[in-house]
Amino acid sequence: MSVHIGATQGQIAETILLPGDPLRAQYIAETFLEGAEKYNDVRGMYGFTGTYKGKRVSVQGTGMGIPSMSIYAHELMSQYGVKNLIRVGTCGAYQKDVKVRDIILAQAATTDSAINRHRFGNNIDFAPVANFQLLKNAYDVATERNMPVHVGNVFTSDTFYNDRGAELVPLLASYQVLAVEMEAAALYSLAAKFGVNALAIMTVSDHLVTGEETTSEERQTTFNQMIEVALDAALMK
Ligand SMILES: O=P(O)(O)O[C@H]1O[C@H](CO)[C@@H](O)[C@H]1O
Ligand SMILES: O=c1cc[nH]c(=O)[nH]1
Repeated sequence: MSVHIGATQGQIAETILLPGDPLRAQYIAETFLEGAEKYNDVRGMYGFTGTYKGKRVSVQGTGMGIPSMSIYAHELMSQYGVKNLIRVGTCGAYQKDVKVRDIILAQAATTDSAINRHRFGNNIDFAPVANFQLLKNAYDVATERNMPVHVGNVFTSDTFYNDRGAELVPLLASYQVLAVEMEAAALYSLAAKFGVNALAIMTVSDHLVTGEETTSEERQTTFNQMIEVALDAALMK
């Protein structure tokens, strides 16, 4: 057991999906995994292990934002030997050609978080990037199935409600940032630290330019394409 995860050694698979919402973890386990068993309910942050196409896979809720996600990712990497971590989340689109329900593969993650300044000091801007093989696999799976997919930079924000949004959204959009979410930069940085593989895949739940939205029920249950991409990409390795 680790501080925040109640699993024993061997209960968590080397490949794991990481949704922010623990109810999405339960939905993924019930919908996509065979023989899924719950290994964690500490703080209601559910984790399950089962099989997908005959291979062991886990799914763990991480909560929202860098501090919560980093606790789970750190413990999974440092204490449970997890090697392939795929965030399956939601994001808000910044570009007009990115539509609600499209899939975003985060090639890199810009952030306003100070986590890497705390690590490296103020003179180094560490560039958090996706694992190339996972990124390529996910892109290949999505395009072979004619899914609407975009690859590029995302903005990992420390705030959901940002007082400077009216200024920041057009600025970041003008630098080709595709969308905003709240965890990818930290997941990529931790994966680099521990020498493991990470990818963040997000479905667009709302649009910061057009104002289009999905409902919270849709956010929980209608992201099946993204989950299929994540599982098939992880197991191609
Ligand atoms: O849907 P999840 O994975 O939680 O991701 C996004 O949704 C939350 C904000 O509503 C943040 O965690 C953000 O990154
Ligand atoms: O972090 C997020 C996630 C979805 N939509 C947003 O606007 N921000």
